[in-house]
Amino acid sequence: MLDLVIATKNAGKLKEFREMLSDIPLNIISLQDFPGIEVEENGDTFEENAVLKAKRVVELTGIASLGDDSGLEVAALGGRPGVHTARFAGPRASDLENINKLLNELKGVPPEKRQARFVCCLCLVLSDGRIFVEYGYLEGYIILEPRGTMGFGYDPVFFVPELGKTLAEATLEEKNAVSHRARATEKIRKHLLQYARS
Ligand SMILES: O=c1[nH]c(=O)c2ncn([C@@H]3O[C@H](COP(=O)(O)OP(=O)(O)OP(=O)(O)O)[C@@H](O)[C@H]3O)c2[nH]1
Ligand SMILES: [Mg+2]
Repeated sequence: MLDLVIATKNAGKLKEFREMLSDIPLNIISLQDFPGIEVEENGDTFEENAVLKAKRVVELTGIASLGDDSGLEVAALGGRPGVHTARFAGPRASDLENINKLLNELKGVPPEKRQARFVCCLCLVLSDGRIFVEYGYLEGYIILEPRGTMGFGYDPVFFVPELGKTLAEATLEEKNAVSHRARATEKIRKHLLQYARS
């Protein structure tokens, strides 16, 4: 069975990928298995960052890699935090600090004006250098107070109308049925199947 390195240090993303790709015969590893690898995310777009994560990992390991760069675009904030979502409250901000900064910036914004979307850009780089890029989106609202304990990141304040709950109130299966990451993964699936058979 071939290895696939998910070019991430985010345990939440990794858990979601493992579940979504469980039917594909690939041995899924991540940067937890390569603690020396650091990737500077200095791109201006999700795509630039997803590509540089996956390319760097292939360069350093020689193994095919899937890079995920994702984030939150909030309408009332003109699309921020966008590509800076992980660092919204500072370079090493915790999920809680990021959520608090978001709720503070949205103070006084009424519920119907709190539209947001999650964006996920996935980049698959094979060891022969071939590159595939796909996007997925999830529309929702930023609620006034965190709700739920599952998931990661901003999940407790992201309400999804099609689920009727926040992403942190959704099970892994429910989140993976609709999420930005799941939708991008569906589009990249054919390339992963081909790689697994190669
Ligand atoms: O509530 C959430 N549910 C999600 O499904 C989700 N997907 C992404 N995000 C947030 O967007 C930023 C990504 O930044 P990011 O792509 O640089 O990832 P990261 O730095 O966490 O890990 P890595 O993959 O770069 O190692 C981080 O703040 C994540 O919390 C999410 N938040
Ligand atoms: Mg990151």
